[in-house]
Amino acid sequence: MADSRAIVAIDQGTTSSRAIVFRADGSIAAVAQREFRQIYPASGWVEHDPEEIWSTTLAVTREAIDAAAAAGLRVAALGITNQRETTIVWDRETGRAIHNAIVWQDRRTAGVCARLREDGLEDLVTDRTGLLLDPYFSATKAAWILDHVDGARDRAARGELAFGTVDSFLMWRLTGGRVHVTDATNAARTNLCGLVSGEWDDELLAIFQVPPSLLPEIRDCAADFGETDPSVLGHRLPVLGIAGDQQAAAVGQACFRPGDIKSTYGTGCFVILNTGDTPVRSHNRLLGTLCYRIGGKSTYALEGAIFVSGAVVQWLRDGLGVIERAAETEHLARSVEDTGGVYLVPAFTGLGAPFWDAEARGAMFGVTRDTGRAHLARAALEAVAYQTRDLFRAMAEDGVKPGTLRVDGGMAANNWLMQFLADILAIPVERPVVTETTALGAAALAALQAGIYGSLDDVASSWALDRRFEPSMTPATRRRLLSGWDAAVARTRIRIG
Ligand SMILES: Nc1ncnc2c1ncn2[C@@H]1O[C@H](COP(=O)(O)OP(=O)(O)O)[C@@H](O)[C@H]1O
Ligand SMILES: O=P(O)(O)OC[C@H](O)CO
Repeated sequence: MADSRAIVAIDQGTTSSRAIVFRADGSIAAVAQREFRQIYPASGWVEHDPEEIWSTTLAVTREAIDAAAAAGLRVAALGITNQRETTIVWDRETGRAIHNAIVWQDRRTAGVCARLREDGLEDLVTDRTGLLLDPYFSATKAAWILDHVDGARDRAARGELAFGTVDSFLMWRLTGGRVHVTDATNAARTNLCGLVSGEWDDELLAIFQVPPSLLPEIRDCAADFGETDPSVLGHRLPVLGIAGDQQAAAVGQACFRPGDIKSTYGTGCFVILNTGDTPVRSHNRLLGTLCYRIGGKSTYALEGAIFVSGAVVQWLRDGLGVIERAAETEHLARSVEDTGGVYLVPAFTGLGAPFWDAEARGAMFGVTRDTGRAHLARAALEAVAYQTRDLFRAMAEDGVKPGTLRVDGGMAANNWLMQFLADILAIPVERPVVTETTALGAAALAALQAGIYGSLDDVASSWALDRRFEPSMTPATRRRLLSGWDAAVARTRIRIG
């Protein structure tokens, strides 16, 4: 008889909240999705309304649970995966946030990071966390909220406030304010947690001025996180898996052996390389981080984070209005032979790895009277591949040369881009049948804890290839395109004004 157990994975992403029902065999039974507002209060600032994060998450989770029931499935557990680093501080009494969520892309704390760097603290932070001193991570965002909301520091001192990344906030709401937890992968993105210790670090808390009273408890990625309150979803459901979305995607892509690598193309682009049971210190400004922690055992990763990939396509759609749907970019890119010499460097909120230039802003080069929207669309897609190559170059300088790359995320559907990516990286690019790998990873962690999966090998054996893109560009063309890109990035980093 078919197994009727299902896992609902909540995927709370940067632009939308999704809930996906997975059958016990890893196949998808239903998907629910709601977009929510992006708030840009100033240049380089990005916020979300925590109530919108919650209301969209609640709506899609209820929809998914109903869809599971309609399909004759019994939801055995929930898994949660989320946009990482995004920071929320809320009132423990009311559960209401005291400020909008400060999103991972937000650069408002660049000045604080620069001062800490001048104080010579970067090495300590990197040694302890594997990360860099950059506004990307949660610590300076949390301190900013405490310093800019009236009375927040006093309330924090009285133990009235809680801090969390989005997983933690959702757990608080799902459990009716009973449970304040996070998982090891989300904690590893705060700049407050020791990468090897897996615990909040007193010295880092003092450096970033984040009071310990604010912090959630850290658990493994597959663990008993707590049960949902019946008033929230109508059922008591155990949450058995949590991981940050890029780490969950690495699990969903079955990157379980050292050297396995995936790249996820959503709003940003994140490359994660499994480095096994030892953390690797990058000499090229990549991040040392967790891949996952299961049964108390940490598996580490090297990560490259690019802030803008799908967001450049959103900008073409919503900012410039030159396309109506993201998928149009594929046809547009194919409709021209090349970009006509146009390079678009989408440093909308600075540049992430390997440059970590918080002050850089986007630029376009080589525009002529003949430049049309097809050239623009193609240049936008090309930029995504070039930025991935910048990460691969940094990895190569760290002594890592991957043989193939597994891809996923919304943009992985773009066949033209995936072929160009293979051409620019000069390695094959593999796209799996299930590109909802982020949700799949969260579901797999929950299934492991629920005993539905015996081990992560069950994920590896159900990973199936949809399409493999083989590199076919001549080395001379690749070199020419890349030297144009390198020049464009260098010019983007020159300050104007
Ligand atoms: N066919 C496509 N071609 C290019 N970009 C696409 C395509 N489909 C989706 N996108 C882009 O991918 C992003 C959505 O991916 P998704 O993985 O859902 O992102 P997130 O989890 O960050 O919200 C959007 O920025 C969208 O513009
Ligand atoms: O929401 P995504 O998929 O763009 O992922 C966001 C990342 O977790 C930020 O570090």
